[in-house]
Amino acid sequence: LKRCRKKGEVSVTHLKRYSLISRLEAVMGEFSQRGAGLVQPVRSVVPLQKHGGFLGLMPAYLAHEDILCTKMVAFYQREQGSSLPTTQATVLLFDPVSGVVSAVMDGEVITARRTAAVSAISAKLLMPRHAEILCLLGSGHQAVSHYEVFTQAFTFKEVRVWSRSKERAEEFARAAGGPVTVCPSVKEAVEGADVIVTATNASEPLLFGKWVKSGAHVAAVGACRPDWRELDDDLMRDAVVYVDSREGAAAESGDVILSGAEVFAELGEMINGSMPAQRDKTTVFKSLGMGIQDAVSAKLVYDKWKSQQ
Ligand SMILES: NC(=O)C1=CN([C@@H]2O[C@H](COP(=O)(O)OP(=O)(O)OC[C@H]3O[C@@H](n4cnc5c(N)ncnc54)[C@H](O)[C@@H]3O)[C@@H](O)[C@H]2O)C=CC1
Ligand SMILES: O=C(O)C1=NCCCC1
Repeated sequence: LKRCRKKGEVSVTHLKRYSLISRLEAVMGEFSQRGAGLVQPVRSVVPLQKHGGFLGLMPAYLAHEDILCTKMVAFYQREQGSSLPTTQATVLLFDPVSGVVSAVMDGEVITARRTAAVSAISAKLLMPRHAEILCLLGSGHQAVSHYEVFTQAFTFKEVRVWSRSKERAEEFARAAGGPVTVCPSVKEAVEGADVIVTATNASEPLLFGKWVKSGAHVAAVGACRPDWRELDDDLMRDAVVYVDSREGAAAESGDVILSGAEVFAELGEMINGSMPAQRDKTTVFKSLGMGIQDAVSAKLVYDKWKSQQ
C-alpha cells in the first residue's frame, strides 16, 4: 500500500488490495440486502452489573461461503489506571455440516483489525476528498489498530491523538510508526480535522458538534451501550448518520437512541450503491461491530493457518 501512495493523495483505489477490507465490504454489502443467505441476530448482551461489565454473544452464519462462527466478547468500564483489559474476545469457527468446532481463536487482534478496517471503509467513502488531518480520540487497542489501518490506507499530513491520560497519549505517539501530535484537549485535537476516530470507553459525550469542521467524517467506535455516549446531540443531529446495522444501532447505540438522530443509511447500502455517500456533508459512521465481520475475518485467519499446515 505504501508503495502505491503519492504524496497528498488519498489512495482509495488501493484499499481493494487489502484483502480483509474487500472481504468486509462484500459481506456488509450482502448484509444490507437482507437476503436469506446471511444470518446474524442482533448481539445478545448479558449485563454483569456487579462488575461493571457485559458479555456479548455474536453468532453469524454465511450460507454462500458456509462459514459458521460466533464471538464471545466481554467488555468492561474500568477505573482509570486499572491493569485489567477492557475488552476480551474469543472466536469459535464451526464446521456447519457437523456442528463440530474447527477452531477456537483469541479474538483480540480480529476485533481490533476488523473494527479499524470497517472504519477505513467508512472513511474511504465519506471523508473529504483531500483529507489532510486525522485525529484519534483515545489511545487504547482500537486507537492503535485505527492508526495502523488508516495510515496504511490513506495519506495524512498530520495525525493527532488525544487521550484522557497524557502519558498514555505520549506513549501512543512514541510507539506509532510515524509522527503523531499529542493534543492537550479534545477541542484542540479535533479543530480542523478531516477525519476523527472516537475510540474510548466514555459513557458521556466527549466530542461536540460545535468543534467539528463542516464536512469532516467521524468514525465513532465506542459507546456501544444504549445509555453510553461519545458524541453530543448537535453532532448527531447535524451530521448525516451511517451505521453498520440499523437493528444494532436501534438496540445498542446511545448516540443514536438518545439523540433521536435519524439513521440515513447502513455502510452496506452505500457499498451496494442503494444509498448515496454524502461526502460533502459532515458525516458520522456509528460502528457497533457485527458477527459477520468476525466471521469473515476469522475465516481468513483460519484459511491462512490451514494453508501453512
Ligand atoms: N465498534 C466496534 O466494533 C467495537 C467497539 N469497541 C469499543 O471501542 C472502545 C475502545 O475499545 P479499546 O480500544 O479496546 O479499549 P481500551 O481500553 O484499549 O482503550 C480505551 C480508551 O478510552 C479511554 N477512556 C476510557 N474511559 C474514558 C472516558 N470516560 N473518557 C474519555 N476516554 C476514556 C482510555 O483512556 C483509553 O484511551 C470501547 O468502548 C469498546 O467497547 C471495541 C471493539 C469493537
Ligand atoms: O463488536 C465487538 O466486538 C464489540 N463491540 C462493542 C463492544 C465491545 C466489542
